[in-house]
Amino acid sequence: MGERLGALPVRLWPRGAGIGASGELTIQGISVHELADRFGTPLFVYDEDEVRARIDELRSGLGALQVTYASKAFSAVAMARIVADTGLWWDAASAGELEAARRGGVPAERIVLHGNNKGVDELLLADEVGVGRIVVDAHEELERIARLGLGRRRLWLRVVPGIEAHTHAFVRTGQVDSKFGLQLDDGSAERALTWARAHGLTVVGIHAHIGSQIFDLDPFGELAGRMGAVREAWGVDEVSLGGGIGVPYVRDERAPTLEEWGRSIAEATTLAGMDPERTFVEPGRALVAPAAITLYRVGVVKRIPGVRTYVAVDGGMSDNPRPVLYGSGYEAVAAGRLEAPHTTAMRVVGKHCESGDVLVANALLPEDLAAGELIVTPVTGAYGYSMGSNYNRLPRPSVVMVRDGVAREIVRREQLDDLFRLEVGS
Ligand SMILES: Cc1ncc(COP(=O)(O)O)c(C=O)c1O
Ligand SMILES: N[C@@H](CCCC[NH3+])C(=O)O
Repeated sequence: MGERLGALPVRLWPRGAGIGASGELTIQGISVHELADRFGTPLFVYDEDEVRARIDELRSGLGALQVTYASKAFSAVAMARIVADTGLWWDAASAGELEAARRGGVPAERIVLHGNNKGVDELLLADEVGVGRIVVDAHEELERIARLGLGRRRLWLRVVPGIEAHTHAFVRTGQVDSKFGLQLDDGSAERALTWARAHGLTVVGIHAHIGSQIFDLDPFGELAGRMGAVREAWGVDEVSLGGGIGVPYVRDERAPTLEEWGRSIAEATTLAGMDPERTFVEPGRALVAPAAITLYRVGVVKRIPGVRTYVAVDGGMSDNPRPVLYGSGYEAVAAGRLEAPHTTAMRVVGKHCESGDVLVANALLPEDLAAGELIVTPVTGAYGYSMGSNYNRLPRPSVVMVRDGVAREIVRREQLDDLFRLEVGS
């Protein structure tokens, strides 16, 4: 309670974060100066122990329920290895995410194929790999699955539960007006079930996902109740309640712990009569977001007297598009001097040719912040690297994972040549 590391509450940092001899941020004892010198900037640094601890925390709340990691949050092969090692399932929403699981050694029977418009190639790959479940999102997909002769695959039908979670409109998915899933309210989900059964397809469960970055536990309780009723009416055994648990990104935000979320889901699903071993949750963000930080090098500090100070770093919307897409908040601090007073409001921006290329709209930083310093944004482990781009032909950053006090590069920094490897005749 009230614990801080430098200017920020401890809950925004991975558990391996500390303060080094010269007042700089360390991750499992490794100085950010060393990390930046070795791997360059911008740099994603994951504390692997934090990822593993979060998996344990969630499981201690959930008991026997199954956990599927929503790999869209961060789908590196090294992450798939952690999933394989800890016995989680892997949610893949494309052939690429499926391939990451395969390369990371996730057993095929623990892969769940998602997507609201799966291509024939993706379905065929899923079949060849032997994925454990395919989540059907639309009637056309059922037809495609039947036509391709994949009737023996275990299917879940994704239904729209008609629950509005209070989160950003772009990441809300459980309401009636959604591109995802089969509507329950107008009978199309039930018609899909009847069609599937009539065509010899194997529907073993139902799935719903109400949205992302949800802080309130109540919608999940409501969802469990609704899904319990559908499960019974349809006579299926398996239920997935999707993901969506939120995490704090900025100093004033608070979210339930993973254990609390797990416990409340375990209670609600028991109450709804579900078999815990056949009940799934599917979090992405909550397992990885707080496990990583991004290190940037400051290149320009532009002070406009009486107006604002802009701090330009060597990355931007290409490594973290969330502020631009959703207006998401982040914190930024001077990574080389965590204990200096952080009291001057500055706008941290990227190096893209867009005025909207903002990383932190109002960061509190040391007044004398200067070019050449490192700054760090915590809580960048989810939907950062995975939603990154090459806009302005910026190379994607390197990603480092730290375990047992050792940092290893898990994704190399893109080089200029990588940016041209697809261009014919270049
Ligand atoms: C089907 C599905 N499952 C799981 C998730 C994971 O969501 P989150 O990262 O919010 O836990 C998402 C993304 O919102 C999703 O679309
Ligand atoms: N990508 C979003 C969440 C959507 C998750 C995928 N359904 C985010 O960064 O918050």
